[in-house]
Amino acid sequence: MNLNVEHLAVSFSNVNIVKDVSLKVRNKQFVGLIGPNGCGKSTLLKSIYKVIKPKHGDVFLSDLDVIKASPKVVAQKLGVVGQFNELSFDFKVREMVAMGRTPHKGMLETDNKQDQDIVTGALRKVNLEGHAERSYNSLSGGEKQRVILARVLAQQPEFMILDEPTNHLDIKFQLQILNIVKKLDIGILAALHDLTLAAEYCDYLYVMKQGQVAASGKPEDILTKELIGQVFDVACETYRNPVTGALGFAYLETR
Ligand SMILES: Nc1ncnc2c1ncn2[C@@H]1O[C@H](COP(=O)(O)OP(=O)(O)OP(=O)(O)O)[C@@H](O)[C@H]1O
Repeated sequence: MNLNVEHLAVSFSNVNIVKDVSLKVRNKQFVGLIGPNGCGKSTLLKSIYKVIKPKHGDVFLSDLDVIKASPKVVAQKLGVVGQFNELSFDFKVREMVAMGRTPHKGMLETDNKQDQDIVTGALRKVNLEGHAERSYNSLSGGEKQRVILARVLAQQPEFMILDEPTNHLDIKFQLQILNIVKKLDIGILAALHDLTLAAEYCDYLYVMKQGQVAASGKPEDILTKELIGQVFDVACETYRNPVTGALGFAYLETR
């Protein structure tokens, strides 16, 4: 499933936050969105996944017009791991993950054996089988983040948007989550702050600055010290990691 975003713009109280952004994610591509705090990444993602109504622009998931389609139809295709995962009401972990099945069910239809197996499988994938009966609100930030991913896995989406999915996670679970997502083999659009992880996992990157796309391309082509200096205002040198061969960043001093 492809994502096509055309000329998307979002304003709050007449302040333009996202300014005419166009981007594409081809089928099965892992595309990263990077940029400094406050540049509009979350706002852009929220306007793609229907939480914010854009001022103008189009969002298509293959042939599906996301802005016009009903939330339920969009949720059958699109999974979202957002940035803040607090709940006012408490649910058990298994109940939270089972909510991922909702878009696929009729109004009064209850979960069947297949749904329960999908939920168990999703919990297993994020190493939280042992927490199924725990209350969601009692979990650590990192555990909550993995429950949210499990819920999206149970949803079996054909496209996934992630906003800082590695927030709260220690390095083991950062790698685990990115590996799980990568292996899904579906289109992914993910806002990421860690440039090393973005370079390693993403096939393609969009770099945002002040609500606009400042650069786009393959990580090794665009993540230059000049671009990082311009966009993040940080002096750095790039290098090849001697052990992994991956692109690395040595941050020098803030200017
Ligand atoms: N509902 C809102 N009303 C007014 N301003 C908002 C609203 N939501 C976001 N903003 C502003 O829009 C700008 C972009 O915010 P956004 O959360 O999209 O940035 P971001 O790139 O995701 O930042 P971060 O990396 O810190 O998560 C910020 O200046 C923010 O204060």
